[in-house]
Order: sequence, then structure tokens, then C-alpha cells
Amino acid sequence: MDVRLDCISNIENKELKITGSKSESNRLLILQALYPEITIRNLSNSDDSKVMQKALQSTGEEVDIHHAGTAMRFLTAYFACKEGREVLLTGSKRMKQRPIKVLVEALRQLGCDIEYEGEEGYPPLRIKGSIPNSNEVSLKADVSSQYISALMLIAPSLPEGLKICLLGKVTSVPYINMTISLLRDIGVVASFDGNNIQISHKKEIAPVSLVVESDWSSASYFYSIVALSDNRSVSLGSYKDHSYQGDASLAEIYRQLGVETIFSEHQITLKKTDTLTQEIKALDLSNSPDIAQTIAVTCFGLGLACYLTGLHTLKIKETDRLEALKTEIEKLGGKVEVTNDTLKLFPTENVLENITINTYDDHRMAMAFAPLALRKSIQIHEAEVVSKSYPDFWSDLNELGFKVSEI
Ligand SMILES: O=C(O)C1=C[C@@H](OP(=O)(O)O)[C@@H](O)[C@H](O)C1
Ligand SMILES: C=C(OP(=O)(O)O)C(=O)O
Repeated sequence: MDVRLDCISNIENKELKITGSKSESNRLLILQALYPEITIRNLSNSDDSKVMQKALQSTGEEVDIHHAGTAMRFLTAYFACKEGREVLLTGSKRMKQRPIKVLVEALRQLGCDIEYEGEEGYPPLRIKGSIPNSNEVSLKADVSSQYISALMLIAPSLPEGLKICLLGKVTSVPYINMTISLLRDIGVVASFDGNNIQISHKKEIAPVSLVVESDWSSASYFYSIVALSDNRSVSLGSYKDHSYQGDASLAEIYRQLGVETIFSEHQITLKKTDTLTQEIKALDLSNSPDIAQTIAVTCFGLGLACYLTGLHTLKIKETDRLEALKTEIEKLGGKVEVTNDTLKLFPTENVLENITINTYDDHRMAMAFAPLALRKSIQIHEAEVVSKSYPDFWSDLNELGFKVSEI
């Protein structure tokens, strides 16, 4: 499905309810499989959380997690430590290009039995579940934090817990902190002091009901919309001012882009202000990689220069997000330079009209470019990709007054 977004003069002041964080949801689903005493509220309705639920319920030999990175990584550790279970864990074409060697080698250090079914270092994986024979592991921490969270999530179910030694610079740190916080919420003793993580064994937990905060990465598209709008506000629920999600840094980042965040009991209100920076000089996004596309496109729409750093993980996500951003922004008349971990956007006065944005099977490409409809009419190719994290995205845009037409 392709959609056309017609240029609207402004958005309506509305209140939207955003689905639960997919990162928190997918962690809690693994923890719930290990500790059924957990009840989850406001679970994400994303495809990634649905495939996680389905995989955890399946009894078959082949488990297909499609595009879901967290499901691939978390389930590798989960099935590897599930005694007696044998699975072929596979995913989409892109998933078979997303590296998993660091995690597989860490699990092999623990004595797990995992083989590559295709290319060495990549899914699909043939996993024969067993109880690990060691309680210590070390792994590279600069490729993806998901490998680390995967080990942390199964750690309390191991007979002696787990000590994890992180090698090199640790990337996407807030996601590791999120895992620690959720483990503590269910009563597990867990610590993270820079390069060492220690998680104690927990046989059973007391019944606990946890509410997933709404997804901050999804909120980023509304920050962009408000930044590109003319004097409007949007309210989003349900959010807290002490979030487990690193992407809550949006509130601080978008202050420079003319958006103020007002926290009330269960929601945030994003309000347009007139404090707009001249340029984003050097913004390190190694702690919040998922909002890089949104920020780059907002700056493009505002005609600002920006220089984003810490983007080394973007090349191994749903697509090579650095190349995809460069290609699509340049189609719209912008100029972008990328390296392996940076993106430099030059200021552009004019956004070209009626351009079709390719989405490369990446939900965030579709959602990051949509707010540009506040500048010029735009088309989004394969718009259904949004369901990976935010199935209601197009109907929510419609609610705000965007004219969204299927073409
Ligand atoms: O643990 C998580 O829930 C995630 C960690 C991040 O990945 P990396 O650690 O690979 O950067 C992030 O990009 C992804 O969307 C979700
Ligand atoms: C990178 C992402 O997801 P994953 O790695 O879990 O596929 C994302 O949602 O932007």
C-alpha cells in the first residue's frame, strides 16, 4: 500500500493514546514466560510484540520472528536455555543479514548448543535447549545492546544467576538500564556498574502487575509534527516523567527545535514555542539510535543544518538507515553526508513536492518522513511497514487532520 499525504496547513490540537513500548513489552513477555506470576498491562500492539507472543506460545519446530530484532535476540537466549526444546529460529530476509554472532558466541561460552543453519554469524539458528554449565560470560558491547539484554533476561532463571563482563564501549546503554529496571520490578537482584552486570538467581517471584509505559520512539513523530506545525500542540498518553526508555530524551532534544514538553499525571503535551536553534551542532545519539531518522527529517523540514554522531548501530537495523536517509532526503532536494557513524545535513530552503519516499521495510522511514506533509504533499511507498512498531500510525495522523489517502 502506498499513501499520499496532502499538505495541510495545520494540525488539530488533539489527544492521542500511544501503544505500549515495544522494548518494554518484549522484555516483559520473556520474563512472563519464565515467571508466569507477571501480569502485563498496556502491552504494545506492534507486530514485533505479536510475533514475540506467538513465538513464546508455539510448540512447533520452526519459529519465524519476521523483522523483530528484539524477538530474534531475546528468543535465541530463551530457547538456548530451555532444556529439551529444539527450534529453528528464523526471520525475514533482512533478519538473515542482521548479525548475531556476538550473542551466539556468548551463549556458547555458557555451554549452549546453537548452530548456524545458513551463513555463519547470521540467522537462521538451530538451537537445542539445555541448562547452561557456567555462570560467567563476556561479550563485545559495541555492536548491539540487545545481545546483552537477551542474556540479562534469562539470567535470573539460571541456577546460579549470571555475571556478564562487557568488552569495549557500551552502546545503547538506556536499553540495558531498562532491562535492569524491569528485572528489579519483578524482585530480581541486578546491578550494572559500567562494564559488569550481575544478576542473581530467582526461583519464583511474588505475583506482580506491571503497566508498560507508552512508546517514546513512537512519540518522536509527534515531536516532529509539532516542530513543523504552526503554533499547535498535541497530547499523548500514557507517559511518565521518569521513564525507563532512553528515547524520553526527546523532551530535551526538541526543546532546541521549538517544542516544549509539559508532563501531567499520565500524559505529555507537546507545545510549539518560538525558541528555535540555528543548527544542531553535534548531537550524540548512541543512547537513542531509534530517533535519529526523526530528528534528521525534522531538521530538514525546518531548513536547519544538523550533525548527528554515535550512529554506528544504524547500519544493521531494519535497513542501512544512514544510506536510506541520505537517498530519501536528497530526493526531496536536501544534501546529506554520511560516514559509518555520523550524518551531516546541510540547510535546505525548499522541500520538493510530490516525491515518493521509499521505506526499505523500515517502519521508521515511513513515520519519520510523514510529518513533512506539513510542508509539501508527499507519498510514502509501502506505508504498511509502520505496523512493526505502531500499527495505528496512519489513523492517528488522520485524527490530527492529516489527509491520508491510499493510492
Ligand atoms: O533493546 C531494545 O529494545 C532495543 C535496543 C536498540 O537496539 P541496539 O542495542 O541494537 O542499538 C534499539 O535500536 C531497538 O529498537 C530496541
Ligand atoms: C531497530 C529497531 O528494532 P529491532 O532492532 O528490534 O528490529 C527499531 O524499532 O527501530
